Amino acid sequence: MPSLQSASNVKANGSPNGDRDLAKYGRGSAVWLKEHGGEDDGNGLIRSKQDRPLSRKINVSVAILAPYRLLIFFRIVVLGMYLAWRIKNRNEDAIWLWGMSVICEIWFTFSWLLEQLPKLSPVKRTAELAVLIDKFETVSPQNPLGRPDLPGIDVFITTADPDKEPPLVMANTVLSVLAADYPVENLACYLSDDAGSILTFETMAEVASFATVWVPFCRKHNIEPRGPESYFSLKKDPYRNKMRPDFVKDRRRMKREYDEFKVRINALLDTVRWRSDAYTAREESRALRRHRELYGDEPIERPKVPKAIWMADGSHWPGTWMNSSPHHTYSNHAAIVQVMLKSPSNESVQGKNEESRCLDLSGVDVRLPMLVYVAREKRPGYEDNEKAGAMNALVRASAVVSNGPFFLNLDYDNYVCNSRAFREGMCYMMDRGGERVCFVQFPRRFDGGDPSDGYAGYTNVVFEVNMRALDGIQGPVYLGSGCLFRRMALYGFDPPPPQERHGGCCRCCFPRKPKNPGGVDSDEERQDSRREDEKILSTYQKRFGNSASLIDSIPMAEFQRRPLADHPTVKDGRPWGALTTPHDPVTQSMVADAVSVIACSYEDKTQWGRRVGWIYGSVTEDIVTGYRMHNRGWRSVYCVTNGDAFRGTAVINLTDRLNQILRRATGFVEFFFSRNNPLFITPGMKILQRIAYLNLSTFPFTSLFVTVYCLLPVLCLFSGQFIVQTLSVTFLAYILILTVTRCILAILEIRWSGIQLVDWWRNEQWWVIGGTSACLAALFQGVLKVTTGVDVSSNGTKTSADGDESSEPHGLKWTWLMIPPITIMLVNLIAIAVGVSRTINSSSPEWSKLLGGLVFSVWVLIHLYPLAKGLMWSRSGGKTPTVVFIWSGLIAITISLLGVVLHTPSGDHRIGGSITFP
Ligand SMILES: O=c1ccn([C@@H]2O[C@H](COP(=O)(O)OP(=O)(O)O[C@H]3O[C@H](CO)[C@@H](O)[C@H](O)[C@H]3O)[C@@H](O)[C@H]2O)c(=O)[nH]1
Ligand SMILES: [Mn+2]
Repeated sequence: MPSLQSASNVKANGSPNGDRDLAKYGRGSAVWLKEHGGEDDGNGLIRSKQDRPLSRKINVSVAILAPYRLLIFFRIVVLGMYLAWRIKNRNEDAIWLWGMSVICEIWFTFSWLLEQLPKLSPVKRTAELAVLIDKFETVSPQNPLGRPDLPGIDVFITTADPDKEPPLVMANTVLSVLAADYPVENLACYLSDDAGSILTFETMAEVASFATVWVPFCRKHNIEPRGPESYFSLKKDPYRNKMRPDFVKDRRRMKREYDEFKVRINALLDTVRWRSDAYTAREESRALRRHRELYGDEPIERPKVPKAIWMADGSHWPGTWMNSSPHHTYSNHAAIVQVMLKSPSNESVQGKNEESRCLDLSGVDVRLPMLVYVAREKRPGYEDNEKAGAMNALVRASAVVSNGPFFLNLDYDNYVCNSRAFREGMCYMMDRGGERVCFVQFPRRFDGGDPSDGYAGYTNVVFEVNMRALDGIQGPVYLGSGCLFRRMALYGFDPPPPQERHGGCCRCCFPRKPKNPGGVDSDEERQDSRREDEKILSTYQKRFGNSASLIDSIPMAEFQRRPLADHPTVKDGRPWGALTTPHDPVTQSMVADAVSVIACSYEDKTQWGRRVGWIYGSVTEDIVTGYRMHNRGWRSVYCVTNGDAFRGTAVINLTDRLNQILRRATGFVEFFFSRNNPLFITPGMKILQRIAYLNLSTFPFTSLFVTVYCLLPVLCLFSGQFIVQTLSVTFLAYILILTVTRCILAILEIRWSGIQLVDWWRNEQWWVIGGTSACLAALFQGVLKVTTGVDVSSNGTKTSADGDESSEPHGLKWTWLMIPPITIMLVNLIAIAVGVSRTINSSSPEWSKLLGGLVFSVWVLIHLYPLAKGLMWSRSGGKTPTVVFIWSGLIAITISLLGVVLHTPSGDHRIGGSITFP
């Protein structure tokens, strides 16, 4: 009997609950256990509906993991022995060469350790969507109406500039969020427009109107993905699995609606200009009339009406104007909050067969989630803190409007590709033990990109290998977009203590016990509690600022984020149905509160950006923000959905790729030199997690050693020396073992992660290319910024979505970043030529050293191959190709000459047998 078998297995395995009464669990089943990868909650039996876990952890099979770990330890030992041997056996003929190479190798060993150790226990996870729906949205005795009892999610989208970030792309992102498959009444979408641009505002108004057909269409026909642009450009057959007879008609209709929508968006600039001109003309004629009334036809100068941007309701646009005017520029404009779609009712609203719209929506829920446009105030003299500042403004504005206990952030070009993604993320948050999860990061996937070669290999390794590895420790790092947060964690609160579930999150912050309904408080108690309340209020004001509604919203979010009290072990749970009550409608005073918390002076003398919210002061605010939460002891989860959750636009050419690495690496250097350096002792973080962060922050430093190491073969070939004195058997054996173990490790990694060999190899190559170009520049930039305060860092990463002509697959702008790797390539080529001709002319002992140098040089060149290919394949879009080449060539020749002059053995002036020096 399977049930008994499974039960006895569990007992034999020494489960803590092995001795429980079997009968009370209903039917046990071995099949269920097997299907579910052996992951259980400690008693290993089929659980009642409420007991089923919302997610499963799938450990990597022991057959892969055991040899993987063993090999890592073996390689560590061999590396130790190798380094000891290297230090002991100096190359007396060329001490400098030996010294440089040994120092580099010691650093590489160190950085390899930092990279490898966090990969010791990778995991994979899957979410149980069916269980989530069963538990929170299905009719049951506790939930008689079957209303969704899921906590609210606020989705934050940021956009900075409609010229660089096309409104149409942003519109698609917003539409995909509005159409996402999550209870509408618990979903809200906020768009932050840093430019305060009327174009973005009007686009949002168009979106709100188009969504009334697009979203029901998606629901009716189960459309996937739910961004119209990506849906209509799908390559696969749109009619697959579609059986409703009216689908063809509806789809055709929607396609037309969408095309018209696009045209309206494209025409917005003209519409706004035309409208503004009309209003301005009207104002002018009014002024003229007034002028006439006052002065008649006297020749007094007529009043000038400044050109303004007008909204459709006949008032001045408070944001940025196209013609520059004081108080209406990018960095100097008012705060704007506009609710574009108000929060929907709790009851489902069925659509009708509307003849006018030609779309039969009967039986389809036509409600839309709340949609809010937010432009934070910007004034000269106040730091805007870029994206981090925009995010914090959104956090506060949303707190006083919808106050979702969870929120998800997306870049303007990252749309929802899998409509169930929000629910999947929620599975991890609502799961048993999920109360210690601060965020759920989804992998960042991309449309487009360069299919032939792709710098994709590089990111695949990060998303498939590194992130999964971190998930087995304390959780993945936060990567800027596609991440579901717990509001309380972002507010800087500590996680609830592990295991013990009572007390709950932030006990220190919410110490008030629930009022005892029967008992009467004594005067003393009442006074005590009042004093305590005042104390809390004042700490809150120092931390979060002075808004009373913001502070009031915090306990609400704390309550709503709680797990359901469906099990005796859940001590701080919320009762069933607590989240099914209707929301308060959005009122004028709420909007006024929202405007006040996005004022530019709101953050003065508060902890925003330092302890609370997104952390300021880094070009890559994401890493630091995630780090701060891990440091407090929170854990995070990596959520890979079946079908990409979100997709962005890829970086498609070499220049953009290098600039992207530059930006990331600059952030890492800043991270290293900040007070958030992972070396500092903090008890909340696990040791391997700390090593992983240390690996990130020291990663740019590796570039110095990589660059030096890539020049070593050149020195070898010119001097006729090698990094070791002779190519002894011991040396060769070490190299062989180290290389072979490295390759086997890679193969095992490929096995447990599912990446391709080519991805791994690209990653290796980019380690060298990035190391000799962008990382090196980042290191200098970072050190410069830290030591002198001079900031030369670049702007955001360009992608194919950004409205820039040069972003095409083979488009290439020459940057100074390319000089070092091109130089390295050229000198190595020269060195190989020199080396080969020397080999032909040399006596036997020198011969083996030259051979060593040649192999070394070839090793460098094959790593730089994608760069060479990228250069050859590109159509140059820039002005200075020759300058970069001439510079690289000049440096290469100088290095070569220096090598020749300094290291030609005295007495033998022959180089390569042909050139001779006097
Ligand atoms: O002042 C600003 C600057 C940027 N953004 C928005 O921030 C997002 C990312 O900015 P972008 O300039 O496109 O930078 P990227 O280099 O593409 O961004 C990468 O790097 C950032 C910093 O590490 C991460 O936050 C991003 O998620 C990640 O995609 C975009 O939606 C922007 O609209 C603002 O809202 N305000
Ligand atoms: Mn971007």
